[in-house]
Amino acid sequence: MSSESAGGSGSLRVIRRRAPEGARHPVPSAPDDQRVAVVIPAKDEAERIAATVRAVRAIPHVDLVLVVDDGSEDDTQHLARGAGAVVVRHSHNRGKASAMETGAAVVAMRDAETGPARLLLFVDADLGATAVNAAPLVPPVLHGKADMSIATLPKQAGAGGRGIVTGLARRSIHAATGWAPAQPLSGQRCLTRAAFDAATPLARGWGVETGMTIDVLLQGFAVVEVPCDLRHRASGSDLKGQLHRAAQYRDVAMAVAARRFRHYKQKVSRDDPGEVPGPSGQAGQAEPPQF
Ligand SMILES: O=c1ccn([C@@H]2O[C@H](COP(=O)(O)OP(=O)(O)O[C@H]3O[C@H](CO)[C@@H](O)[C@H](O)[C@H]3O)[C@@H](O)[C@H]2O)c(=O)[nH]1
Ligand SMILES: O=C(O)[C@H](O)COP(=O)(O)O
Repeated sequence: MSSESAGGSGSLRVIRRRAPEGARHPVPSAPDDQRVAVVIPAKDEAERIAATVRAVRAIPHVDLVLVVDDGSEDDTQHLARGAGAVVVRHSHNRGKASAMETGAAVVAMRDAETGPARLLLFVDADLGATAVNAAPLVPPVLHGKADMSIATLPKQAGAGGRGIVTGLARRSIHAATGWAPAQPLSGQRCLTRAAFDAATPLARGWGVETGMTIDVLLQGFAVVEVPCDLRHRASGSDLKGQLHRAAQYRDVAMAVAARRFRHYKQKVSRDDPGEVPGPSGQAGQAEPPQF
């Protein structure tokens, strides 16, 4: 595990695990040509989606705003389209991670055949006008200082959590990678296509951010947390909020368990390469995860 300062991004700390042999990730060669697609997973977000779409359209380098309507029962899709987004829709609700996968797949279809794939900027639908403040996530990735940037948000009005889910996610990421993020659940993230692919298939539902951070770091990509002045609809301490946290806890735990199991299988294959050959015949070269 090492860290460096992200040039052009103040004193941000870039986290990079020692990369597995052969895993060197090239930086974009021509930042001026690099375009960014904003992907917004949205379930019943009629109240805020138009403001969010309008705000992200103002972020430099963004040439595509894609809303994935995840089976909403309200007017989310029409409001998003009216605000200038491209909209695709799940006919029924599949969860946030699935909406992100759909969004990334649609962006890939629209990427130019030649030239760099767009950077993916994932933004929640409930940020409203503050969504423009996700802009600082782009430069560290655009300039190759990091492969994934994650927003850290200021304290949110009305937030009623006790840090239980956040603590589970942070401890689990730390156990797997040696790095403890300040806000492990933050879904506002900018990634290169290569970093996104490293995290696919995504962990389900609310486990997506925890799984993504572990997967990306374990494959030698660099990550940075960037403070962004974003406001979202925080979960309160009422029954609805606590039920939501129970679902988040379940999904984070499942994402971590799946990665532990994968690590166990890789360890078995490393210990006995004759039995289960590694993918490239170079088993044992990667730094083993710690969990
Ligand atoms: O089935 C769903 C549920 C939600 N969403 C969208 O996902 C985003 C995040 O949902 P939200 O209800 O705002 O969740 P929070 O608990 O506020 O989310 C925090 O925690 C999540 C991880 O548990 C992260 O994904 C979020 O980025 C982070 O803000 C929003 O755009 C939703 O519309 C879907 O696309 N499908
Ligand atoms: O309210 C929150 O921040 C999330 O729902 C996570 O809950 P937590 O407070 O248990 O980490």
